Amino acid sequence: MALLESNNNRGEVRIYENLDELSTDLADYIAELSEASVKERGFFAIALSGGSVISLMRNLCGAPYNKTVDWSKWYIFWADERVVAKNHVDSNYKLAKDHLLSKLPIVPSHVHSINDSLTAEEAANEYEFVIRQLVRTRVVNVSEVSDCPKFDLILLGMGPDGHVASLFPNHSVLEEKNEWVTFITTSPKPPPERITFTLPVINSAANVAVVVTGGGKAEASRLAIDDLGPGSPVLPARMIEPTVGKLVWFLDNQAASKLKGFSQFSK
Ligand SMILES: O=C(O)[C@H](O)[C@@H](O)[C@H](O)[C@H](O)COP(=O)(O)O
Repeated sequence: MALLESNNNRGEVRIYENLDELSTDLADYIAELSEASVKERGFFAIALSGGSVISLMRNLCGAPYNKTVDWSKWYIFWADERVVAKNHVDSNYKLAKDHLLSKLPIVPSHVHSINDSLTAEEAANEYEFVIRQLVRTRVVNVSEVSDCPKFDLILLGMGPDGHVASLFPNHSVLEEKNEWVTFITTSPKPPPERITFTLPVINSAANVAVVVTGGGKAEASRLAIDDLGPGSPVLPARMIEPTVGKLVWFLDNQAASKLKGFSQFSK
């Protein structure tokens, strides 16, 4: 793994030779945050996304984490979810359940998925209500600087267009300032109906990790991380700027290949 110098407040940029190396370090990173959070406040509230990030978390299912992580303190949420039945192949809940949650001793009542019998709007409202209850009891921490929950970790993937969660380029949800969870019905990436955390919630997290792999995302990674000239498009991924939290990028060689300084690192 190499750390790329970043002097523009775009967080820590970790670059890996291959996916195995990335998965190993990602599991370590998550386990360390879990330990620190459980020690400090007794809970670990983590929000997942859909896509490849879930399979890249696979090492958490084996040694040493099966023994060292206090899974009973984990509370699982989704930073975004597709509004489909929970057993549908497009469901982010199903993806996480099949590849991760079913292999970990997480308390079933700590898994907070959306109500799949509602419309997108209703599901977003209800999901926000659920989070508000858990903020009240401090299972989810509360931000000291905004009227938002402070998740211990929000894990995101990024699309080739620079979207994160279900925040797509040029969509009005990028402007949302008041809601914690909102909905869209016109996602350019199918399926069209989704709920998503808003930017204020993502930027209130204690930790945000963005996991990006593959050459098809090299240009979006550059636009999300590097210093840019005037007139460059502002991708949703570039709008991740945790107010007090820490941002870490997990990139493989290919996704990092267009970053300034990458050629120096790859020699
Ligand atoms: O449900 C979703 O579609 C997402 O949460 C989305 O934001 C995803 O994380 C990215 O599109 C990256 O997906 P890949 O890593 O599979 O490209």
